[in-house]
Amino acid sequence: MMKKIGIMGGTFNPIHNGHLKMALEAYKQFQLDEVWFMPTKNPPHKAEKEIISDDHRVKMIELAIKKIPFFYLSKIELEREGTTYTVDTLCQLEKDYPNDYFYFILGADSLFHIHTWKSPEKVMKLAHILSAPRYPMTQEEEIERKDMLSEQYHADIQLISMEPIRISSMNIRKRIFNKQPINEYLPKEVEQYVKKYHLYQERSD
Ligand SMILES: Nc1ncnc2c1ncn2[C@@H]1O[C@H](COP(=O)(O)OP(=O)(O)OP(=O)(O)O)[C@@H](O)[C@H]1O
Ligand SMILES: O=C(O)c1ccc[n+]([C@@H]2O[C@H](COP(=O)([O-])O)[C@@H](O)[C@H]2O)c1
Repeated sequence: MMKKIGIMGGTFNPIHNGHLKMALEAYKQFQLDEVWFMPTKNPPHKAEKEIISDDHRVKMIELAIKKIPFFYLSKIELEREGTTYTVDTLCQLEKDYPNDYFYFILGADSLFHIHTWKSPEKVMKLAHILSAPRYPMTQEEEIERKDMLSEQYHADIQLISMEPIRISSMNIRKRIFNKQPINEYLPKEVEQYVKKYHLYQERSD
């Protein structure tokens, strides 16, 4: 049977409530069957030193999604060598799951950078794009961007309807370094994991 699969790609350094909420809204609003949380190994645009180990990022994702039956972890990008490009992932998925449809879930900030990704036209051909609002982009800017990309790349881009959530992994890392509370930004189990392993205690960005 054909499935509609959401791909929630990210560095997840660490995973937070913003990621979970946008994935949940995408699932509900676009009648997805599953959402796969897919941590990147070597994203092309982020300095490696800022990113904690794959193992820690994976464990935090597992803790965050374990109670939601339609959320899954996909390690396919972690298992691939070299720089992680979305187009390579989507080509692999097309081969491995020829009957399924893929919906790449991203934040509006990524929508403003997607033209710089490797083979953006192919990325937008192989997957539908679901974009969540993100501060400081306004809704008007997001719509304008969606229309521009849709025309330029013949892409299928749809907007996830939700209030923007002002959470970023970087802000959480900063708060941990400054010994400020983080409980409202990520699931309790993830917070406990961060504390147990003393993650993000050293400033790296
Ligand atoms: N609060 C949010 N609202 C909307 N989209 C978000 C939010 N947080 C993350 N995203 C999106 O989720 C995807 C994965 O993000 P990522 O794991 O890099 O988190 P991040 O919070 O942006 O991290 P960092 O602060 O380290 O750059 C990206 O497409 C990003 O745009
Ligand atoms: O393929 C690319 O060139 C590319 C460039 C930047 C980001 N991406 C993907 O976009 C997703 C969000 O990335 P990030 O860095 O915001 O966590 C994640 O799945 C990345 O692999 C992909």
